[in-house]
Amino acid sequence: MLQVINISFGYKNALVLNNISFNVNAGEHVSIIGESGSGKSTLLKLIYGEFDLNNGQIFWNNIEVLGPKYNLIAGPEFMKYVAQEFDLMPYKTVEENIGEFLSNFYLNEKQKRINELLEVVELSSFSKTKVKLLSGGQKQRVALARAIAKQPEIILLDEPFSHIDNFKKQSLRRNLFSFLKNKNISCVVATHDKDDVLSYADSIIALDNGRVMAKDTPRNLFNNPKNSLIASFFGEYNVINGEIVYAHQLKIVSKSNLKAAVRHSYFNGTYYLIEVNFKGKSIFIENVCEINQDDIIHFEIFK
Ligand SMILES: Nc1ncnc2c1ncn2[C@@H]1O[C@H](COP(=O)(O)OP(=O)(O)OP(=O)(O)O)[C@@H](O)[C@H]1O
Repeated sequence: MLQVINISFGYKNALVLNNISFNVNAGEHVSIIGESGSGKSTLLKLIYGEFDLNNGQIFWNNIEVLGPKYNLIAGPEFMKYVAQEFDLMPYKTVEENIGEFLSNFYLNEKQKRINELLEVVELSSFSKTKVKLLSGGQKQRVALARAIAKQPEIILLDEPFSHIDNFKKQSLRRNLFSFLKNKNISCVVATHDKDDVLSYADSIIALDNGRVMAKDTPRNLFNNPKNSLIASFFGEYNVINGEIVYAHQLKIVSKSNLKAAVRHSYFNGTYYLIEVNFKGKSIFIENVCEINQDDIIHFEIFK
């Protein structure tokens, strides 16, 4: 189990993280969310031992993770970290990069393992390609495969699919996160993307102003967003009479007390997002079809 106990840290004087505590069990998947600059990457780097803490302690089981004051090289053996910048060997092939840390003692086993990892990240056809010839997204996939090659006990992922196109993202997410679950590898994922979270995370930690603002399951946070910051992570939302209401919780009806004029209809694939002027403020409503500008509509809240 990972234990983060009352940690505080600042790069200079101001604290970026202030008194953060949480645990991650073996095999648990925890997502870290928060606005840009809220300290998600910093938190992962601290867990990896890249910096010395101002206060607090971090343990994996009974082993304390210590910073550079006490350790020449960051990153204990049982932990892997995939940063936003990938640390690959550009002049070596994809399979050489993935297999770098695997033992050469049983070459057949090593090749089997590399093939399995190439399948997880869907790069089998690039196995002999030099990494410098790959796109950003392909490099990110090599970095992920390399990190899981030796089956760490815990993996820290910073925006793991940020360079990967939508065609590949869905299947890659499924492959990677089910690989980690099947092998009982804990993971802590910093992300901006709700699709990395909703189907996969066991719990979410939301950071705000250097503190843990919320910690709960995706379902509870989605169903009861306690503030705008959390609601905005999950999708389009409104504040109506002080209450947070997602766009999909509003319905256009033939008659109601809530009346508004249409400003714009945005095509969104399976629905239209209708922007209406309600008491001088924009409100967003999901609807099956487009509505003309300036039409008057009525809507209701269905929660
Ligand atoms: N090496 C550094 N030296 C000084 N300040 C830093 C350094 N790295 C990050 N910061 C500052 O620490 C704060 C937190 O940054 P961090 O990268 O952890 O945020 P984040 O939540 O991961 O952001 P993003 O979502 O944009 O990646 C920011 O104010 C940032 O400017």
